[in-house]
Amino acid sequence: MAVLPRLLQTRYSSAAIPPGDLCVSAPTGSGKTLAYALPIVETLIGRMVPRVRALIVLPTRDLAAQVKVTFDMLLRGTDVRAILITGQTAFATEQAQLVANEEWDVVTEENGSSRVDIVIATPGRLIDHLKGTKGFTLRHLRFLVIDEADRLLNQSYQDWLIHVLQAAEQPARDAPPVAVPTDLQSSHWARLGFKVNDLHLPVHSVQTHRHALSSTAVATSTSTDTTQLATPHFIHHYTPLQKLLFSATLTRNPAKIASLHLYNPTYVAVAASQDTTTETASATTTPVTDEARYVAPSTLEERMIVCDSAGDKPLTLLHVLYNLNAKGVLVFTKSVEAAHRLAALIQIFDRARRKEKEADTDSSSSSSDSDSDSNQPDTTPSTRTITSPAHAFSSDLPPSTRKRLLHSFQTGSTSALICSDVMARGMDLGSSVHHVINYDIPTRIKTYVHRIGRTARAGREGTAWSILEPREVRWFKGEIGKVEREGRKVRRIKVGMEETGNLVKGYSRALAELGGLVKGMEGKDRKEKVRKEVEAKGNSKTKEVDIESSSDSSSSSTSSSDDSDSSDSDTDSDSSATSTISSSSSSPSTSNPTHPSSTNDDNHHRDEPAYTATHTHTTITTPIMKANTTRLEDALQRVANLISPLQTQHQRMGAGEWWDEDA
Ligand SMILES: Nc1ncnc2c1ncn2[C@@H]1O[C@H](COP(=O)(O)OP(=O)(O)OP(=O)(O)O)[C@@H](O)[C@H]1O
Repeated sequence: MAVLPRLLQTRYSSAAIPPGDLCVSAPTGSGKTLAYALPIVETLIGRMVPRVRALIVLPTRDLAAQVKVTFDMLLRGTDVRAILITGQTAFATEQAQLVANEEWDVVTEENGSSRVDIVIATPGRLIDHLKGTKGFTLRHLRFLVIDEADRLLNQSYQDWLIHVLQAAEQPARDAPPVAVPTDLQSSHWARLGFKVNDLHLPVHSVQTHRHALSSTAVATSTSTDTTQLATPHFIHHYTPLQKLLFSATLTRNPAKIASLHLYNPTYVAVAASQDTTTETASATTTPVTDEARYVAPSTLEERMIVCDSAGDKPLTLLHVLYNLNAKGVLVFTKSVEAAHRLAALIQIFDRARRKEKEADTDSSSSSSDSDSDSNQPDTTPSTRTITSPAHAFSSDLPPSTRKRLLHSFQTGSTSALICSDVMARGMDLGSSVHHVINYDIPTRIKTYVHRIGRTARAGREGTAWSILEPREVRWFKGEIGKVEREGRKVRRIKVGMEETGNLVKGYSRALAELGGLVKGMEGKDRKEKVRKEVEAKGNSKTKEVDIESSSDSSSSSTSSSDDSDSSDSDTDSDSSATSTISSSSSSPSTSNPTHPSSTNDDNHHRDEPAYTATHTHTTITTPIMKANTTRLEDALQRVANLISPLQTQHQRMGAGEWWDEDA
């Protein structure tokens, strides 16, 4: 990673000129985590006293946990300590791990009493500790890393930043003064175009770098060698705070990063092949018009399938999963609810398919041996099944369930995860993701870039599919043109009745089961029961652990101690909008379908689907498909109505709690 040498270099740089801040935009899977983790660990090894010297802020708990694993690996065998504070552990436990239980005196009161060196946190829980944990201070911070910065700096969710900057900008009382030629600094800042104040410091960096003039400080020396100062005129030069911003889609808009008060920042943009890196000095002062560079991994193949109608999407997806035998698949939907419903459909379909296969086997084994076909190995695509059904993966699941699902996926026990956008950013599932499928296309190209970046990571190959409705094609083609892909093209794959016909029988059976399931629930405690039944049906035939229904004491304790961080688990772009597969009951759209963003309230519903229109089925290929689709949609809509508790969590959330990419 191109920024690694630069960060390691700043470790040895002169104290007189603090290292500038860095804004790094590099493709998904290019190793941004190690790019900041390695220099941080290198810098902190050999420290005398534990202090919180590095803070890494991430938008979701899953991501924070992932980064903690990386740090733990790098810190093995050292006495440098990292802690994860995301609210998955009781607050008091986190406090005990964060600060030492010492007798407080003036020094420890002001400088804290840290047990750790590196804090990896989600914003809400971090603020809780800043407000409520005595001895927890950011005065000694050397590195502030904001990973997935464009998301975290979202305008509607920036309160955390104000608190963090305030906490970090208080000078540490125990920091030794360092002799610094202030006139050197003065000319240095002037050269860089900064306005210099009475302290010979750039105005906006005074707080950022926590400089303060000592009582006798009047600097006179012009020497660049601070050790040769004959008369030590000191200014206190506390540990410089370096801010590091990372994302695959980092904004270049100065207005959006202004709140960070970046000091002498450099914008580093890394190309897909990593042999091209462009740097722009003073990212906050250079007028930059383009928002960001979006780069697809060089090892990614992108494909699109245009369905005749929205109603064809489930069969098209099943075609990719079963006929093309895709494994290691992340399927992205537009909401939590859509993910759970689609997973339920696939689970029931899979079960029906297995039954069908068993029945076929029984009948063929009882038939005459003279039937030559029965002796043939079963190689037809129609009878292949994925090794286990798909599972939903969303912020609606408790953290421990998500963890187990990830493990199940990474070990190959689960072939497909049907995800909300909680999975879209930053998640690194190693070599286990071979395909990413945009079942619902995202309404922003930035989300597309993050989704497809779950595969083809670290030089591995991968395929991204987008399943489109006809009216989405124009917008999609326009948007994907904004992604740099080094001359590669997005391939259009044709999928029609000829390809999906073999799935219709099992699909019908799944519909029948789903319909029966709903009927059987009528008159009872519908909501809870239907949800559990749908999940149980989907899971009962799998050989793996019963992931969905497992109890999770840690997560339940979390929820009570974690109110402030509830938004972290909902950094989904999920909304309560109806899904495509239940579109028959959705209300007509008044939007222009070629401009998905025009339907969005950008301030509050980042991924509010742009396509909430009624999906007419006049273009469905065959009558049987039409009938099946209508029945499916009716049945799923009824299930959707009954499992509405999934939505309540989101309905409770205020508008300001929604993540909002690029508002
Ligand atoms: N030098 C390297 N050689 C091989 N693999 C590497 C190297 N550096 C990082 N990796 C691996 O590449 C994968 C992706 O790294 P990482 O998660 O940091 O990507 P990222 O750039 O942060 O992507 P995203 O934008 O999706 O968050 C990880 O599995 C990591 O272990």
